[in-house]
Amino acid sequence: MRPGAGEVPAATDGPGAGGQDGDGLDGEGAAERGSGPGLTVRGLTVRFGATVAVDAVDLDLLPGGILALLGASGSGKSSLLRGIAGLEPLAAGRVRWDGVDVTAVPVHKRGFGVMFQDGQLFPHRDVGGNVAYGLPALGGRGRARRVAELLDLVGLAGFERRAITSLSGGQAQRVALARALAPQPRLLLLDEPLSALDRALREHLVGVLRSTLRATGTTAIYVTHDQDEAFAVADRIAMLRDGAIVQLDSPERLWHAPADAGVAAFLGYAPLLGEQDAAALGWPDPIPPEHVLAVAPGGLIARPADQGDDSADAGPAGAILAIGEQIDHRGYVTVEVELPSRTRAEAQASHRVAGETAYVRLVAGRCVAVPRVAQPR
Ligand SMILES: Nc1ncnc2c1ncn2[C@@H]1O[C@H](COP(=O)(O)OP(=O)(O)OP(=O)(O)O)[C@@H](O)[C@H]1O
Repeated sequence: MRPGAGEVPAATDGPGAGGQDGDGLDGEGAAERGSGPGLTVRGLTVRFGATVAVDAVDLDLLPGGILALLGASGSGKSSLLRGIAGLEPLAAGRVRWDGVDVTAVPVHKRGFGVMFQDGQLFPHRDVGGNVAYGLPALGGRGRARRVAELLDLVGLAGFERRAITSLSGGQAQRVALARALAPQPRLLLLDEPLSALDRALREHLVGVLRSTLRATGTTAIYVTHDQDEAFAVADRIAMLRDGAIVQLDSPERLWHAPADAGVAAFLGYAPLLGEQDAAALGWPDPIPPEHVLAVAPGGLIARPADQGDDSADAGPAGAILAIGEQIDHRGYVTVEVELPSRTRAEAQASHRVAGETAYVRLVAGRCVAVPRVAQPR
């Protein structure tokens, strides 16, 4: 990450927050208190009829920062991105860049680039023609050199003369990325750019995206519902729920300190144990009121009941629990267990467990107490 890249906490209240109130939307307002360098969003609200898709969101992103918007389907990620881009009318709120209000500036004059799931390449132009489309007026040679540089950056050196129709889905998205980067947008907005691709390709291209954005120092907002993508690409992640940001943190902090049970569950923590189950599994600390114990993958483990307690060197004592279905995975088995509260959970085992019960215990370093529900910030 470049020095200084990242996001800063939103000011508690920004000028113009909470209303599009006709206060001189000429797009060239002077820098105002609470709006620093880079992107400042205050009170951004998007409505579709009675649906509030984005609910008064505040957001700051410093130049060079890469922010992922992560959340379940319908949480408002795309609407927030489109609102920032100017592609969706705002019911309220302000968008500023370097302190200058761009709320009323047309999309194509904001200096922002947008990349969508389907790339939206021009089929009648070749690869080079697509990438060159967004380049500012450069001489023929300069233009060709820049196209070559960009194609090299996304791993498609020499593809200039290829027809768009001859590209694979992954190649097409790489061309779309090169085209989006060509005009050097001051902010690149990416809306699920990899979601139409298969898993293996996504995993590869996430690396291409990450290195390309960092190598070019591009300031970016990346919408995804895929946790791995968000963690791999971004240096800050905003978790959205019901149109509001429930947590905005570094990937590491988001993982180690989810704001609440909903965030933890979305990130893959399971089960979320109440006091009774945690205590029955030997969890040594009290669970604070209105909290649950969120268990990360690999944090609940099962072994044959007759092999007994191995907790002396491994953490909390466990319990003998009834087991159900067992499913094989690469390198481990998930074993369905019945918790003392009668709810079911999945424990991990190194091998299939014989019999009707297993010895099940928690792994101390893989459990975290989180509030049941956090208030949106
Ligand atoms: N054009 C539209 N007309 C009406 N309602 C819409 C429109 N676009 C989005 N919505 C609604 O706004 C809310 C937020 O949708 P949005 O697409 O922003 O969520 P998302 O988090 O990006 O979801 P997904 O991951 O499924 O794309 C949802 O309730 C959705 O149904």
